Amino acid sequence: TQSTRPQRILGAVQQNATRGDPRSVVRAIDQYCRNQEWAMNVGDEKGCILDSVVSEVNPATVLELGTYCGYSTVRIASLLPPHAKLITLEFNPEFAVIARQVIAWAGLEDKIQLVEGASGDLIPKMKEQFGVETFDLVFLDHWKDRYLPDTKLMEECGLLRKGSVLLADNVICPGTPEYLEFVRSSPRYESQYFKSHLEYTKVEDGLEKSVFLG
Ligand SMILES: C[S@@+](CC[C@H](N)C(=O)[O-])C[C@H]1O[C@@H](n2cnc3c(N)ncnc32)[C@H](O)[C@@H]1O
Ligand SMILES: O=C(c1ccccc1)c1ccc(O)c(O)c1[N+](=O)[O-]
Ligand SMILES: [Mg+2]
Repeated sequence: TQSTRPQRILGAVQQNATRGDPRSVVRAIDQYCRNQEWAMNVGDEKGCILDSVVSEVNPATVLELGTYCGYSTVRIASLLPPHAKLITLEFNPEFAVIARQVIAWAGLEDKIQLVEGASGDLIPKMKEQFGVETFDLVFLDHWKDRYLPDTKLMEECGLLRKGSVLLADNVICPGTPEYLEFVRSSPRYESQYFKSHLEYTKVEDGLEKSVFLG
C-alpha cells in the first residue's frame, strides 16, 4: 500500500538521523524535503530565525500550534533550558502518530507534550488540564485562518503575560492578512517582521514576532 508523505519523512529520520540527536533529526528532514519532496515544515531558512527568537526568549513554557511531523517541535525543544516544557497541538491523528515517533527518535519526550485535538477546544483547557499559567513563547503554524481567533482566545484565557512572545509562520505565504493587520495595529502588541522564504523555495515568506504588552 502507498505510504504517506509523513511516513516517508519518518523513514528519512530513522534512516539518516542519530537516535537522541535532535539536530541530526532536523537536518535529516530538511535534506529529505529539499531533495526528495517538499513538505510544510518551517524549514531551515526560517528555522534559523526561529532558533534565534527561541534563544533570545529562553522560554520556560512554549505553546506550538500545529505539529505536523514534529520538525519545528524538535527544533524548538532542542534549544530549551532544562525543565522547560513545550506543549504542541495537532488535530490530525495520522500526523500525531508520526510526530510522536520523530520526537521519540530525537529523545525529547521529556520536554514535549503532544496533545491531540483542535486548538480552539484545547486552549481554554490549558490551565486546568495542563497546569499552565502563561506561555513565554507561542509558535503559530497551524491553518492560517486560525491565527487571529486563537490569539484572541489565548488573551481571553489569560495565557499571555506582559512580555509573552508570539512568533507566526507564513505571514506572507500562504499569508495571514487579518492576523497581521491585528498585531501590527493593536496598541497591545509590538510587532517585527523577519523577511525570509517559503520553506525549501525562493518564494517570499516571513515570520512575524509580536510581543504582548499586557
Ligand atoms: C504547517 S503544519 C505544522 C508544521 C510544523 N509546525 C513544522 O514547522 O514542522 C500545520 C499543522 O497544523 C495542524 N492544524 C491545523 N489547524 C489546527 C488546529 N486548529 N488545531 C490543531 N492542529 C491544527 C494541521 O493538521 C497540520 O499538521
Ligand atoms: O497552508 C499551507 C499549504 C497550502 C497548500 C498546500 C500545502 C500547504 C502551508 C504552507 C506552508 C506552511 O509553512 C504552512 O504552515 C502551511 N500550512 O498548511 O499551515
Ligand atoms: Mg508554516
